[in-house]
Amino acid sequence: MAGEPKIRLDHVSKIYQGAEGPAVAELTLDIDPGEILVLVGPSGCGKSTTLRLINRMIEPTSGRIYLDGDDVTDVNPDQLRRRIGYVIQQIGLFPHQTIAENVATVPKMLRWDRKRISTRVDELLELVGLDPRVYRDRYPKELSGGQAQRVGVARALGADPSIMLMDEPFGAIDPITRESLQNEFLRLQEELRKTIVFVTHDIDEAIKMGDRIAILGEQSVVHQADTPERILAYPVDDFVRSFIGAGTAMKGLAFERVGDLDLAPFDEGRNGDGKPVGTITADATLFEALEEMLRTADGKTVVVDESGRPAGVVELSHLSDALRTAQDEARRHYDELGAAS
Ligand SMILES: Nc1ncnc2c1ncn2[C@@H]1O[C@H](COP(=O)(O)OP(=O)(O)OP(=O)(O)O)[C@@H](O)[C@H]1O
Repeated sequence: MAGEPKIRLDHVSKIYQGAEGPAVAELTLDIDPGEILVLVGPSGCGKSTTLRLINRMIEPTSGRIYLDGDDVTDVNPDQLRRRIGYVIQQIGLFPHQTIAENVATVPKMLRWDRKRISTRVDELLELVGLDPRVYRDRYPKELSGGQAQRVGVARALGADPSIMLMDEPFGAIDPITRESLQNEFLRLQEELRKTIVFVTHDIDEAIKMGDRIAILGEQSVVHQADTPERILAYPVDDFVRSFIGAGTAMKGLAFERVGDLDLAPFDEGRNGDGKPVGTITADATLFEALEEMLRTADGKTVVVDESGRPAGVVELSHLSDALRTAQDEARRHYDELGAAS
């Protein structure tokens, strides 16, 4: 991608005291402004260490770290952390402080005046979907897990940092709340356009949240860093293939929209048995189209416009063609990369 990366890790290594080998070995990775880069990999591969190297909660043993092109490897870590929001799994809210006090942590450190802090706290609580009048004066123990996690996000956004580091932020939340927090967060990100480094060990979460995903092996070795579409279409090695697991073709269909297809003409909305076939709209994904075909046991589904009028038909062959096109594109991309290196 053109332009300067927001974050650059340049041959960064970390060897913990007394450890036999490095937890992170010679990691080089660029993170672009405004993207969500997900670090995903097996337990113990060095994801959290990598994240904490970025805001220097952990000091690198060697290598350089750049933010906006500036070498920050030796900058005072306190100053650095005010520019970088940090959200962790168990939130780490201060139990004896109210929600408002928790959210005000960084603005207080920056010595903002009282009025400005109070306005900012209300704004942040609104932003994460919590009514300040209800939640401001509560204590963390008076919140559900999902609400506490929202407060964690609000606190990390305190002084409007341009970078957010998120370490399994939705990891300890039940699956339903987790899904709605993921969706809310993606909506928020549309507005905020922060540069986000997001750690998870869950490949499905990575596919959903990431503009790009870096699949890490032992010692944070990058096996593949690319868009979810490309990783699904073209895993570069056996490690990536086994990590992303079964169902890659199906998962890949979630990235294509029915509206982008050259639809077959609509003749009649019935299958061979005379039963009506299912319908979807043009903004549906190919995954949803497939689901509809399976649900109604048809090899096709009718696309309808807003007034319910048929606009064309999606057939199974559209799905396999779309997958093949994605695979061809990814293969060409990696061939070109290989030729260039
Ligand atoms: N403070 C520490 N001191 C010594 N070794 C550590 C320390 N923190 C982590 N490690 C080791 O470094 C390696 C990487 O740990 P890290 O927590 O970064 O992995 P991870 O990929 O985030 O794991 P998980 O998904 O299980 O949280 C592990 O072998 C771990 O035991």
